[in-house]
Order: sequence, then C-alpha cells, then structure tokens
Amino acid sequence: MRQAGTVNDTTTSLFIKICGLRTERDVDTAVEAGADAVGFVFSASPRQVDAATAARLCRRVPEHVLTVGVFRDEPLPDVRALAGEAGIRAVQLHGSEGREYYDDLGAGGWTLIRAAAFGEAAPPRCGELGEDLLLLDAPVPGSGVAWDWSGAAAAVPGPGEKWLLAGGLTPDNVRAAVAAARPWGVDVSSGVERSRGIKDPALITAFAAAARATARPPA
Ligand SMILES: O=C(O)c1ccccc1N[C@@H]1O[C@H](COP(=O)(O)O)[C@@H](O)[C@H]1O
Repeated sequence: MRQAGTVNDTTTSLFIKICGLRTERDVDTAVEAGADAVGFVFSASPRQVDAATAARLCRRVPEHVLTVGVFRDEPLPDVRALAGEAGIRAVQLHGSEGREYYDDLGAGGWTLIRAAAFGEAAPPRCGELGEDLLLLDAPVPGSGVAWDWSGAAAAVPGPGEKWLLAGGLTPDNVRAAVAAARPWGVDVSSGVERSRGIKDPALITAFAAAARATARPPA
C-alpha cells in the first residue's frame, strides 16, 4: 500500500503511470488496466482539468493507485491549493521549480516527482531537489514526441534509482523503449489518445498490457 511521500517498490514489474485523464471513463479504464498511477494536468494543456473535476475523478481511484497532479511553474500557493482541493497525493513538476518549492510541498506530505528533459547540461539525479521520483521526458512535455532513449540508461540514473521514462511512448514501442532506457517505470499520455486530449480506452488497456508484459530491467 502506498503512503504519501513514498512510492511503492515491492515488485519487479514496471511502474505504470497513465497521464492526462479527464473523464470517469479514462480513470476507470486506467485503474482496471492495472495502472500504478494516474495523472491530472493542471497546467495549460488540451488535457487541463480544474480542481473540482480532478477531485471528482480522484474519488474513483482506489488507495493502491497513486493520484498525481501535473504542474509547470505555477505559483506555489496555487499548487498547494489545487492539489489540496483535488485531493491528489503526488505532485509532478515540469518547470524550473527550486529546492525551497520542493521542500514546501514535501513538508505538505505530497510525493514529489521531478520532470526533466533528457539532454540537459548536467544529467539529473533522483533526489537532488528532494524529489521521491525522477521523470525523464521529451523537451516538450505531453507532445507525444519520442527522444533518443538509448542514452538514458548509461547517462542518467545511478544503479537502482527510481525514474520514469516518458515522451512518445505507445503500446507498440514501450517494450523497445524500456530495453533501451532501462527505467524503473513508464509514463504515457499522447500514446493512449485517439486525438489530442481525448483518451482511447483500447489504447490505455493495450499500453498497460504491453508494459506489464515487460519486466523491469535489473538495477
Ligand atoms: O500533457 C500535457 O499537456 C502536459 C502539460 C504540461 C506538463 C506536462 C504534460 N504532460 C506530461 O508529458 C508526459 C507524457 O508525454 P507524452 O504525451 O506521452 O509524450 C507525462 O509526463 C505527462 O505528465
């Protein structure tokens, strides 16, 4: 069972996050497909939800599935207010938020996910800003554009570090992406949509099945 401020790590399966959910059907499909985390985007995006919508959707999510709010350089009081009102348990930050920003949210009990674009000057390390989990993404988050995952395995996380691979994943490429990048888990949004911002239940199910069938590479 996950607790706020932690991320479960009791299995050898890939951790699977399905992001950008906006409807009851999206959430129910992701949960039934076996997602470990579901994401709600609060930043400007075709997938943006307001706090009331996220709160309604979060109430459908069972305890063992982590609810994640996605933000990018929003004022800290807004993040606290939105995350609190929605009742989400983890905050995923895509901007240039600094250590004090992370410390504040960490003190509030939220699990912290730091998103970084691979290829930044200094390869990121999980925990540098107090985050619980690192997410390596394409330069434009939520774009559905893949990047050269093969460099990540050698360049980014240290042995055993928890990090999620995101950016252009699909049911068809997730297996190869994991083999190339060797992440702890995977995160998808565009690759499970039939058009921008509109999730496709069959693709969510197919993605989760493909990821579930892919063993997490040994540390
Ligand atoms: O989805 C968005 O529009 C978004 C907006 C702002 C910050 C992050 C966003 N999405 C994140 O992008 C990856 C998924 O990328 P892809 O669409 O599968 O290529 C995931 O981490 C989302 O949380």
